[in-house]
Amino acid sequence: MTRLLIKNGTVCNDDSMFKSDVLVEDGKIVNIAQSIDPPSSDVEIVDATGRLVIPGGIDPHTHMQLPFMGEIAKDDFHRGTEAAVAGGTTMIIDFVIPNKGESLLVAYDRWRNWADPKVVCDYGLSMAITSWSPEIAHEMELVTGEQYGINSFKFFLAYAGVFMVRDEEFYQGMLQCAKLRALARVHAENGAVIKERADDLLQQGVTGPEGHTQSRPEELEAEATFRACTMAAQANCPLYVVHVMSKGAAAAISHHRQQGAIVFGEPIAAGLATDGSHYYHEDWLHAARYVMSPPLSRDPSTPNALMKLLAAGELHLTATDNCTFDCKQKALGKDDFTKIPNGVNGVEDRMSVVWDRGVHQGLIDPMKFVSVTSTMAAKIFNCYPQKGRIAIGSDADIVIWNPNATRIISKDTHHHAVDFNIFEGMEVYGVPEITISRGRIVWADGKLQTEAGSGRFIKLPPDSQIVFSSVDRKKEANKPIKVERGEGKSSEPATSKLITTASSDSNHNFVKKQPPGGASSITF
Ligand SMILES: NC(=O)NCCC(=O)O
Ligand SMILES: [Zn+2]
Ligand SMILES: [Zn+2]
Repeated sequence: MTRLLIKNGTVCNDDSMFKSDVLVEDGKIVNIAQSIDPPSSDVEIVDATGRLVIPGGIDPHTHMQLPFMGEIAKDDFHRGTEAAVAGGTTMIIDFVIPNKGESLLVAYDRWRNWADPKVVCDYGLSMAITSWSPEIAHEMELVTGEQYGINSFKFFLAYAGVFMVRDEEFYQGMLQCAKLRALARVHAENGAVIKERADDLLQQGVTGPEGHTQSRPEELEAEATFRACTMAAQANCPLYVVHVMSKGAAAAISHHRQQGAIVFGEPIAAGLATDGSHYYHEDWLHAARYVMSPPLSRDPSTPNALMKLLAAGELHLTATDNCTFDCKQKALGKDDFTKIPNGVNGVEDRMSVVWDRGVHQGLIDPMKFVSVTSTMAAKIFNCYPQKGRIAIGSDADIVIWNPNATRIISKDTHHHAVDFNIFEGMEVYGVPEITISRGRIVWADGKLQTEAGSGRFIKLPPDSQIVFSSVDRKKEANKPIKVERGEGKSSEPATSKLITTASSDSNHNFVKKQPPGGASSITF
């Protein structure tokens, strides 16, 4: 039996902080108490004096070794998860992305075969829906079963001709998600308009990375986010917006939440710590390194604004969208920005970046930090409290976190498989000194102690409480209205059955008519 005793630390969960010792046996937390004596002589003691003892980070959005834009992302499941644990993340949720028309089951097997022998920490999978047919709907049902462990599906509203789905496909997909009690996730950008704009910019001679951001203005992210939220509400389907990069997209989410919609918003490390000014850098390669979609915001106040929205609960958890391409791969778009492989690093630096920009700046407290880096992901993806909590019975995915130490982020010291880092040179507060993955120390003293294939695949069951608990009541409240018009009934004109309410708009004291059960939320 492997045993670890963490002494003298401050346990920090999303809802409480307290000084305590923590005993780990065979990958699980078995005791939490003010003072625990070593239960045997073979127990390894970890001194956590002056440190926080936090649940390992969960990154719910990565793309390890993704085949994309003719290339394969450099961080594979081995290097990518090594980078993760070096940064204090002990679980990733990656995406199975089938080719258009491909069987979900075939794509699922491919991803499991890539990941299982390589991962050094636990992982789960989400699945993209890139085309629509009755077979795909059926396979969605299969993969949400116990055998496969998928509980979320992602729809791309961008990447025309590659991953993008049409609105009606997205809507059908969300109806199926709602039926299966699986979470719909969306990459929200207006892919059709982006394509037009990109062609136009290229024709005008704008071929560099500055064309990438100009072809994808924030309005196109905001529009698609608003549309996705609107359609999800129509389908009575909870929605999770991945990589929220702009204030406009965040405002769309906030607006729909105020209407009672179930929407979650995920900013990423890149968007919380960098901005789109890099796209205008005079060194082509420098600019190309930051190419991702949606692009980093050109508004320099956006990173801080996104952090404030996390603090306010308007956005809910952080991820990275880790999808790394090296300089050689980025250079494939030298003459045409649409050919620069999209994606940036983040999985190693997210925890420090969020601590530094969030806790160290005084915007969030350590408990909120745990919430947005770990616990919310565990709750949304339905593996809580197995993951995302320091509690008896939980998996021993634990990080010994030094809140006062700093480190300088650099390509020379990172564990990614790429030759640059978008956070190069940033000095950040908050350092993961020891990372424990299911009871094994995998990172300590600045060194990895990992074993390929030692991570486990975590099956994620549907019907997460935090996602689905109000869905049935919403469905009941919005059930269709049928007007009985049987023979012999008096036939009053339909208009006389309208309910009349005073407008809430005090400037216009008019009366609006609403159909029974279907009041408009649009006011003028
Ligand atoms: N984000 C990005 O640019 N690359 C990865 C694929 C995606 O998530 O859109
Ligand atoms: Zn995306
Ligand atoms: Zn992504």
